[in-house]
Amino acid sequence: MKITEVTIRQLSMRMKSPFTTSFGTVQDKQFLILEAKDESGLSGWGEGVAFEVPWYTEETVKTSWHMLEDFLIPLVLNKDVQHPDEISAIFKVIRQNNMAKATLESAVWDLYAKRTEQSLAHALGGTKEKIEVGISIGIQPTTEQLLQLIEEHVTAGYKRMKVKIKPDKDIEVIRAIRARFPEVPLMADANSAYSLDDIELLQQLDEFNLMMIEQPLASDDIINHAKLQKQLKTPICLDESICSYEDARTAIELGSCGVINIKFGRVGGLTEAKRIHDLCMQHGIKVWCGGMLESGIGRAHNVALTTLQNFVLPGDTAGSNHYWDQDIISPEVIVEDGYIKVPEGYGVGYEPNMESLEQFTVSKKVYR
Ligand SMILES: O=C(O)CCC(=O)C1=CC=C[C@@H](O)[C@@H]1C(=O)O
Ligand SMILES: [Mg+2]
Repeated sequence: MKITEVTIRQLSMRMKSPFTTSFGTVQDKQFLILEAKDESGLSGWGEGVAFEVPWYTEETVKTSWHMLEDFLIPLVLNKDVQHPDEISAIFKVIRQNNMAKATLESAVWDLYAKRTEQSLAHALGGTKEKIEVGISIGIQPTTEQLLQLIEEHVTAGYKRMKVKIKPDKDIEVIRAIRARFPEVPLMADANSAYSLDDIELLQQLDEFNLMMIEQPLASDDIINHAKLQKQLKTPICLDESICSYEDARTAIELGSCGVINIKFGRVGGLTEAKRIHDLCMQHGIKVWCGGMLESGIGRAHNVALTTLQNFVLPGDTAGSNHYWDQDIISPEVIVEDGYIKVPEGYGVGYEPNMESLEQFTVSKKVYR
């Protein structure tokens, strides 16, 4: 397989509603879509998940485009590649910049699956024909508005609710949710808003039967997560702390978490995501597929990844219609009663909608 042409598009898409976390709010989402073409003209597609602002990791849309243009595309263009696993090996000479790497690597995975006439799910070793999904709800102006959204999503059939917490918007919010929804599968994502000084406060969350508390402490604080986990009944789930197989191995060895949220963009691509999935399976650590407010291209890759056996917990892959009035794939990703049917077509199994793709494109460059 030889990638003979790469096209990077920057898209601007307005989300149906703003998404607020302890770091800020996004509604006009800027992101990259990458198309990798082989010598036969077949295309594989990937999505860049870096935000415009470096609050989730150090990467941004601009750093991703720079890394792809100046380093990553030149390492792959017109090179003979037998299997997409080779891409992450080729990229080892470049430090970090995982989201930029995953943008190109995932497109090569999609292209490889199309060339070998199989679904991406099958190429990754996935076995499921449908996947269970949950939904992630950003911070709401009032608790009542949050409860109304939870009601809507429970009625829509989503299999678990994820809410954001931060100091002064934690215990009472979870208490109000439990008062209204005593049984709903529920988790809280803190996006590193706490420290070990908050142990007593975080222990209060143990009374609410949460599935997990996601990323309570700083992303580089795997040791203190191990100290905190020993003091909590509720499993800790790590997200921002796990950027590689080695991070996962360290967290598992130290007992820093009981669950890991895998986002292939955060760890540098689908090959590394598979390695982390397999390691977690060996050690009895459950995983689920996180989201980065993706359009349909990234969403499609997440569906394929979630077909792997140890993705045993519902992830954040909600339907296209939760985020967008018009997605850039057809068909769109549809959630029915909390399930997504895994497409059987080759590659990601969803076709780019070229009309809407061009409509949302704000800049574009072709590399040969
Ligand atoms: O894509 C989705 O719907 C999940 C969005 C989501 O919860 C997150 C996206 C990006 C950073 C965080 O705010 C949060 C997460 O940590 O998982
Ligand atoms: Mg998270």
